[in-house]
Amino acid sequence: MGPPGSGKGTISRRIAQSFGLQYLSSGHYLRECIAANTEAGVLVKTYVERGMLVPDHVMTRLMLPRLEQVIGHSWLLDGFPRTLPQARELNNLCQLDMVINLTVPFETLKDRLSERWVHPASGRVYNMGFNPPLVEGRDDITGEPLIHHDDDKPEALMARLRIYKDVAKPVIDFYKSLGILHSFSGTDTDRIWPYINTVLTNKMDTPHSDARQTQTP
Ligand SMILES: Nc1nc2c(ncn2[C@@H]2O[C@H](COP(=O)(O)OP(=O)(O)O)[C@@H](O)[C@H]2O)c(=O)[nH]1
Ligand SMILES: Nc1ncnc2c1ncn2[C@@H]1O[C@H](COP(=O)(O)OP(=O)(O)O)[C@@H](O)[C@H]1O
Repeated sequence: MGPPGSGKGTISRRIAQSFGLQYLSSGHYLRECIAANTEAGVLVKTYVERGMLVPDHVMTRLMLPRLEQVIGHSWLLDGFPRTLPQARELNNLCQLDMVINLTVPFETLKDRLSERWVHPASGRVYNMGFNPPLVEGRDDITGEPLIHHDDDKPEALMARLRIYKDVAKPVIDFYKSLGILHSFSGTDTDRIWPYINTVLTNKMDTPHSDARQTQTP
């Protein structure tokens, strides 16, 4: 969990790499769906480009079959669920071990997203200050061009942040009530990361221990 720009993608990739988890990103699947230009893709595009949430039934139809494909593996979800109905649907399918919630100040989000560049095929993200590509405007691995998402432009960003505030609270409360929410606050991913790493390492060492509310100092 975390508002747009809070570092979900960046941190998810670190987690997936460090702990060998399958990584499933809702934003990536949505963009794939848009690029395929199917009927669903055309519908999804109207929401994403306005910074609005895609309807719950469309999201669950997109994400749940992908989760079923990785059952038996350990996995990490990024960007799903975002609403309480999505969280409930997911809970009907499987029991989560841990939910990570990132809290980052608004000014930081705005600055980061104005400089976010993405490689659409892989979902790799760059930032001109934080993790610039080796060659400006090009993906490090493939050399293909990077793009700036329409939904990162200031007008769409404001709408996305407003929506996030309204819909995230019940989801956060839901996971708090299940005792699996861990919150981390800060302005720098590199400073938040060691705390997340420690909590996950402890969790992996003691898979049956109770999850606790965790706050970065
Ligand atoms: N300056 C700065 N940029 C960061 C930091 N962490 C992530 N970013 C960049 O901020 C942007 C948003 O991060 P991302 O992981 O895509 O966030 P998400 O929208 O929550 O998935 C990307 O361009 C990242 O490269 C950080 O600590 N400092
Ligand atoms: N679980 C979801 N439910 C509804 N819409 C979603 C969901 N995940 C992603 N989206 C849509 O895709 C857009 C991009 O999502 P994402 O790539 O996760 O970026 P960010 O974290 O920057 O919002 C969102 O603004 C929203 O329109």
